[in-house]
Amino acid sequence: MENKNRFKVVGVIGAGTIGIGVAQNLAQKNISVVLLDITEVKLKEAKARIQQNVRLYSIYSKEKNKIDVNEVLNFIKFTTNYQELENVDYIIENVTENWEIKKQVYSKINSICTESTVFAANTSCISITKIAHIVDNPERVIGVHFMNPVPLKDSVEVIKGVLTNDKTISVTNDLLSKMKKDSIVINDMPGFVSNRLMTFMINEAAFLVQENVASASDIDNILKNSYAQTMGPLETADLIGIDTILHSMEVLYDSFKDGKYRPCPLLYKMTQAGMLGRKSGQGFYKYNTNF
Ligand SMILES: NC(=O)c1ccc[n+]([C@@H]2O[C@H](COP(=O)([O-])OP(=O)(O)OC[C@H]3O[C@@H](n4cnc5c(N)ncnc54)[C@H](O)[C@@H]3O)[C@@H](O)[C@H]2O)c1
Repeated sequence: MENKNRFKVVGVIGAGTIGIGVAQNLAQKNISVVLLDITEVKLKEAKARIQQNVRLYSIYSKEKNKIDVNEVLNFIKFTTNYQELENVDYIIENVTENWEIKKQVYSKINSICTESTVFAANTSCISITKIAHIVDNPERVIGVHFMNPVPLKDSVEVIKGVLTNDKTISVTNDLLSKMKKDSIVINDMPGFVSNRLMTFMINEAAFLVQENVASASDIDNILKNSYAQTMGPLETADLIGIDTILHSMEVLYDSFKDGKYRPCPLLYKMTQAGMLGRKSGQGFYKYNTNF
């Protein structure tokens, strides 16, 4: 299929923190989306969050035109049925950062989708080459590492697996450009560039809290005031999700077998307590969860 004919419908798997941002961004650019998650409860929550986020986007984005929430939602089909992905020609997978879960999802879409469907993994740390190994035609698997909140971030880290072919890269760049994103194409290595650096810094900041060296807000303020960062590492951790940061550190630790990637025990404690950051209302900071 010619690139210009693609993207009538894009499948987005996983309607969590990042999946809803990807679906919103596509829908705002008039691309139809099939947004899939495992329960109706998750989908209901995703719809409410997208409604709220479109309103926030209208306030914070540089775009002049007002965006109609209902028009955006009309581009999104919410479903728990994998069979709905049968006819999409591009899939962006955003399920939990857990190898066993991802493995099952790729086996499933491999059996449902056509041979030419591109599979883009939005993972924080898992190797794209390892994911590609699960499916037939591994050359159509690529990494697209979006940043949160997706509609407000200008660039996407695109990861070329060992077998990813040029056509897959070109189709991906084409889709990202329709989403008004700049692609930065890099080679595959667990954690890529952004998470190898960012997750590592967040983990070290969590150690500083655990060791009672400084409070979360003091750590964030030192980074913001001294290094001109707009967000501190622990605010960023809350935005990404504490469980996702923990899973990412575990992937780095397992992949490199290097003690410098040891996950901070405080991240385990917070995850076990359900203190997952913004999405649960409490992380290193407290949030209002009404939406
Ligand atoms: N949060 C971020 O800022 C961020 C940024 C870039 C990439 N990522 C990556 O994106 C992926 C998702 O992260 P997240 O933060 O959105 O996590 P999340 O926990 O907020 O959402 C994950 C979603 O996947 C769903 N899910 C689980 N198993 C599924 C299945 N079998 N089929 C369909 N849906 C399923 C869950 O119900 C949940 O809604 C991870 O791989 C993460 O590393 C996250």
